[in-house]
Amino acid sequence: MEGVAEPLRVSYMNDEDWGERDMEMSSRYQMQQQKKLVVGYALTSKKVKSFLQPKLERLARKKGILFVAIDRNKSLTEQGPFDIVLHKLTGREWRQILEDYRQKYPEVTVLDPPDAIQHVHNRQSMLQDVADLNLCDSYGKVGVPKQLVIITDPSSIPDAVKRSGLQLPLVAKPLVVDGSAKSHELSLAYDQLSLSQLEPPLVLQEFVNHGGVLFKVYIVGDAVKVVRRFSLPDVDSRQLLNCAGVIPFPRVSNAAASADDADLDPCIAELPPRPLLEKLAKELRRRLGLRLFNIDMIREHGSKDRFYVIDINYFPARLHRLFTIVGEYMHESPFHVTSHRYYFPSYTRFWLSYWGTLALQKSWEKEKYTPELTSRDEDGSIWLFTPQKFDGPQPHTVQANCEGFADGVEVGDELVIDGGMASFEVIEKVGNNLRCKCIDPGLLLPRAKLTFWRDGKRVGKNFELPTLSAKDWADIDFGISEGVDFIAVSFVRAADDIRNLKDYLATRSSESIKVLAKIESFESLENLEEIIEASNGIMVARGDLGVEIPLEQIPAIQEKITSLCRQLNKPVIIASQLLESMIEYPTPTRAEVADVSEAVRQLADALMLSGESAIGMYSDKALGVLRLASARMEGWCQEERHHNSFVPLQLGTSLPDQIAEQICNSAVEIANNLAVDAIFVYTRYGYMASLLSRNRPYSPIFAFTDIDNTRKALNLHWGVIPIGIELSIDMEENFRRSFGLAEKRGVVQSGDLVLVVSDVTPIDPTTTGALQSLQVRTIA
Ligand SMILES: Nc1ncnc2c1ncn2[C@@H]1O[C@H](COP(=O)(O)OP(=O)(O)O)[C@@H](O)[C@H]1O
Ligand SMILES: C=C(OP(=O)(O)O)C(=O)O
Repeated sequence: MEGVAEPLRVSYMNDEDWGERDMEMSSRYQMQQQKKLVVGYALTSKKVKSFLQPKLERLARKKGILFVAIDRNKSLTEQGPFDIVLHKLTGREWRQILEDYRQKYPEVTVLDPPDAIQHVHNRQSMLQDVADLNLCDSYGKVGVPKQLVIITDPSSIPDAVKRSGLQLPLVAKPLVVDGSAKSHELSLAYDQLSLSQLEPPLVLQEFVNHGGVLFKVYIVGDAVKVVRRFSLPDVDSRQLLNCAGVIPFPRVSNAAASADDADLDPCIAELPPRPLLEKLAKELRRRLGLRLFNIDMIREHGSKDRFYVIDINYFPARLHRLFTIVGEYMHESPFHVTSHRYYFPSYTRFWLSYWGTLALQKSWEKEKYTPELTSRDEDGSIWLFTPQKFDGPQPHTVQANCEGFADGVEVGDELVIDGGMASFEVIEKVGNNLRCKCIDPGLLLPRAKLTFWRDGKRVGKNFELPTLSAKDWADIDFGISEGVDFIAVSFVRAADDIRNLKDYLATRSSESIKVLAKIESFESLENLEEIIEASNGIMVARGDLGVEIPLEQIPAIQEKITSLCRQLNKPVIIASQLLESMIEYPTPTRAEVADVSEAVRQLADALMLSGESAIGMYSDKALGVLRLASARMEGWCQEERHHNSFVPLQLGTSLPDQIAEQICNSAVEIANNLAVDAIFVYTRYGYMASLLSRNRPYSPIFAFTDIDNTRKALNLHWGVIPIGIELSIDMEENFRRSFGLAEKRGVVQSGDLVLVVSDVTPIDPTTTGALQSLQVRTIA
């Protein structure tokens, strides 16, 4: 897994080296040369000339990236499909076109989103995030120069500057950066009076002496590159005394020469510390919502670690020199459809945030059982666990925040913290209080979960809480109003929990919101089959499951759930702690990679990151690692199956609709025997596509549907690439459209063999009818 262990890509490079060095593609990237990526671009002719140079287009083609010019006057839908839309155009009309397109095709990535770009079109709001971030650690401090915004009335400027306490000289910059030459006309003001000559709206910024060198920090996804450029020279006090007026200066930042090879004072030339840049890049990416941008940073002359950000640009000039990174980012980032379904495209992150929210509500209930003290306990020490409230920490006392936390508990029971972080034996019970002896020292963290055990079985009445609390229902309503696609229910105990929610959703929303059951308790395991049957999918929520049942049982339980889900034709997500260490570290442990690989080997439909992407330091990288590790393992498994000749992944005929099931089982057998290049399925409600996926064929399944909801739901199924098209009852028309589309995307080509399964039943999703058919076609 050498690719996984690659260090984080913060590079310090000679400006002029980029082109050549970038040509040497990383081995990881080469290995990932897979599918074609169609990038529609909408750029000014100047930008096309500077960015899309012939050399770059050639390189892109080699990397499977096809650039297609977008005609602004035609509909984007007609010109697509695109995997990515790359643009640097302004104007309200264009913004609206893009927003509409994003709404309609959430799976297409727009680099960058119009609202995020708007933010950096204003020099005040652009720097606000840096100011709010107020980054300060042992590596340095990053701020913005003191500044003042003047909207109208130039005559008021001298007074306003005086009142604000800004120190001369000041850099005057037009407030709005709209790509026009005028918005880059800057000037240096040496005295206060002359400031009234300026034309608002503008930003007046203190000039920071920085030794005439600035650092251009390029941020592409989670990669960061930095180079030095010459900048404005320092202004000394003598100059300040002798100069007056407002002196325009040319646009230096883009035109300035590289200072990488210059013979500079090392204190000036020293690049900003890597950890500081990483942190800044990560935070700004999140706060700004941009993925292709650069920041201009200067170091206060004379200081070692005092930095200022003075400018932020999206899709900056000279990006073509970073093309390997850009190309890699386009291929790697979680936004485009691939044949592997072991990670979520970015729009499903949206669902995930709701899952997170809904899951949290249960955690909120569970908090009633949690201590609020962090401490290291000691072997043999005696502790009091009590629901009584007290302020501040008390020695050897843990506050559980639910009165009845000890109901049903007896002397001799074992109290386990957070599934094994520490253990105690209950030695005395007085009312609601428990005195416990520490038998396995460890860590007590705030909000830890407490469970009680007797003879290897859970005791206590945790399960008296309703599956969905009042707050959960309120949040479900919120989810409906926001148009969520999935709702995952925590601590499901029985199929009725799911049915009740489905009934409720049916009355509240015309969209078919899918309900997933999170398997994370004993009760859910006892009723597993009926819960799976009632749900639209299952999540193996290993975090809580590991607290509720003995840890060592998790691997077997995971395998059992995964296999049963496949048998019952329901997608299964393996969640939590897959790459837990990446919350803090840029590489995973080898054991975590093995865990990911095992879930892939078990043929799970999806893997889900939690803390790694929600609060982790390396969220994008964690997703990249997850994708790479799962793709590698999936490839290996497929090869193994090929080598050992075809051993069908046996499934019993277990579903109510035996005809559809048989058609799909046979279809996959044929597809595997013929080694077809792809399986195409035309499906309204996704049923046939799910049945094909259930057989885990060798070839990717392209599912063509005319229902948005189906398209989104199919994303969760193993190996399915859902594509929205208009379906006709004329099958030849469907073939023509879908083959054309797939060819355009580069997923099939002339001569390819395709197995075609059709199920365009107009009315009932589960009935089989005369329209079901199976054909083998060769792409003309
Ligand atoms: N506050 C500042 N202190 C020192 N130099 C500055 C400051 N602001 C801008 N500059 C100089 O002016 C150049 C252009 O400023 P910038 O804000 O990047 O404008 P633009 O977006 O038009 O390029 C910078 O590259 C830097 O050399
Ligand atoms: C996914 C899980 O649920 P939560 O969101 O509550 O962490 C889990 O427990 O593994």
